[in-house]
Amino acid sequence: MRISVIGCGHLGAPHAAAMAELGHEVIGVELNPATCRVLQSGRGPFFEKGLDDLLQKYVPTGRLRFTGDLMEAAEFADLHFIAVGTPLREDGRGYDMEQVFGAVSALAPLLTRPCTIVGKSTVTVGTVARVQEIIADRAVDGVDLVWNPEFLREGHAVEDTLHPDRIVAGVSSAEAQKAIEAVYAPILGRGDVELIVTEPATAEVIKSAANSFLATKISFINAMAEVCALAGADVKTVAHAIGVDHRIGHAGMRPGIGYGGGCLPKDLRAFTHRLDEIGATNAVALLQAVEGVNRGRVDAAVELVKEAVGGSGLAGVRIAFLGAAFKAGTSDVRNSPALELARRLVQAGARPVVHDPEAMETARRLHPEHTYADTLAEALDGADVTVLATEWPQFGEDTELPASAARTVAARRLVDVRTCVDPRDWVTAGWTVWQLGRPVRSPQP
Ligand SMILES: NC(=O)C1=CN([C@@H]2O[C@H](COP(=O)(O)OP(=O)(O)OC[C@H]3O[C@@H](n4cnc5c(N)ncnc54)[C@H](O)[C@@H]3O)[C@@H](O)[C@H]2O)C=CC1
Ligand SMILES: O=C(O)[C@H]1O[C@H](OP(=O)(O)OP(=O)(O)OC[C@H]2O[C@@H](n3ccc(=O)[nH]c3=O)[C@H](O)[C@@H]2O)[C@H](O)[C@@H](O)[C@@H]1O
Repeated sequence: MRISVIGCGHLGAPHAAAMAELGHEVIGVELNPATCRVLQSGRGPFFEKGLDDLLQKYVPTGRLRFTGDLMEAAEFADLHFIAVGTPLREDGRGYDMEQVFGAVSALAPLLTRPCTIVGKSTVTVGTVARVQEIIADRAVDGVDLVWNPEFLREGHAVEDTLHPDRIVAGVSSAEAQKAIEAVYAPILGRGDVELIVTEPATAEVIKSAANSFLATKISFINAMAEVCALAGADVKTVAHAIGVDHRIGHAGMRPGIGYGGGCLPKDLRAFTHRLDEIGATNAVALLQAVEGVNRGRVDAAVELVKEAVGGSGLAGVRIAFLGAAFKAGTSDVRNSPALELARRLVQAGARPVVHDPEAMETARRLHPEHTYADTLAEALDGADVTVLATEWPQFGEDTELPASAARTVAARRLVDVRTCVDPRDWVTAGWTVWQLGRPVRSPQP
């Protein structure tokens, strides 16, 4: 099929590349000229596993191309994915829908033949009806609308798009359903992915409910980390033991400094606001509690760093601060709990020096207020305490790191606020390890 992907950010760029991999001819439309130029050169505008490989495979052949010109896409494609951003409004009261309504309003009058518009952006309940009105007002007859929310995780964007757990399509006509079946035919043909066809309102709620559940699971285990810290118990063992029950599971149960990123925080906030508007009081109370637990995690992390440093407080304390990305596998620092922790430590008088394997450029650009080190060695050099703030395998799984880092730090104190290292590796190299919700581990005297 000939398709367009309008908006080529963290969702749209991998989606466009994955659609080319499925065999479609794809045109990506991106308003930001710098992002568009990078994509045209066959590179990803951010770090995302597998994205550069697909861009290098398909951009030179012309199967995948990028433009800033919406008209080119309108003329070329029979199906248009809308993958533009839905940031939180400045006052926090729901999404700023300007990009979605703007993209559809601009596209609709350019369409000269029947085609399908497929919304992928995460939107609030009631949006599809408004998009439908824009299409009815501005487009020729025969333009169908489908809402097809996306469930990919950053860091796994390509893999999740090509191998989704399910495909959800909110449709209002048989033609729209046919179009969605055609575009995803190579995936659906494998027979192991369920296509869930529903009316648009249900598709909208499915997406918000999925992110709300994921956030709830993280806040639940983080609340248990608080319990464990007070009870002298070990949250990692608790998470493992309860997760063995298949009704609970182990995925999405890693305790830490809470969820961040470009999606869960804003989606929870926007959904809660909308639920409040429509009077879903129990759901509002539940999601407010989830957010409340999440907010408290950075406070808990600051206290743990203070505990590690001992009585004299954080003033002047040199911190090797490992991690800037909101999670491992991405260069994205939007709502990064790691950088929020760094900010709070600076506020308390400490001197964190931040290093991240992939997010240095984005972090420096968006948060120039921090001190950065280009290399891990530079960050560790002379540190009074080491804080592991993003769960990169380079930090958490490198079994050589405890011994090599031990040689350059001023004191062997590790505060792992992502609960991702095996403390035994570090204790053997002479470190004392603090983790949220776990007993402190020190070398035997
Ligand atoms: N980032 C993720 O992992 C996922 C994001 N989503 C949802 O997807 C949507 C997009 O999110 P991200 O990609 O993270 O945002 P983003 O901000 O990274 O990307 C949005 C892109 O759209 C471009 N854009 C805006 N208006 C445009 C227009 N009229 N024409 C062409 N380009 C335009 C912007 O320049 C930007 O590059 C949001 O609703 C988000 O909640 C859903 C699932 C996963
Ligand atoms: O709607 C979206 O945009 C996407 O939001 C999340 O994906 P993503 O933001 O990429 O990140 P996650 O892997 O869910 O992690 C979110 C945050 O929670 C944290 N987290 C995650 C898992 C966990 O067990 N513990 C934990 O603290 C991560 O470090 C990160 O800060 C969802 O997982 C995707 O399904 C969804 O499509």
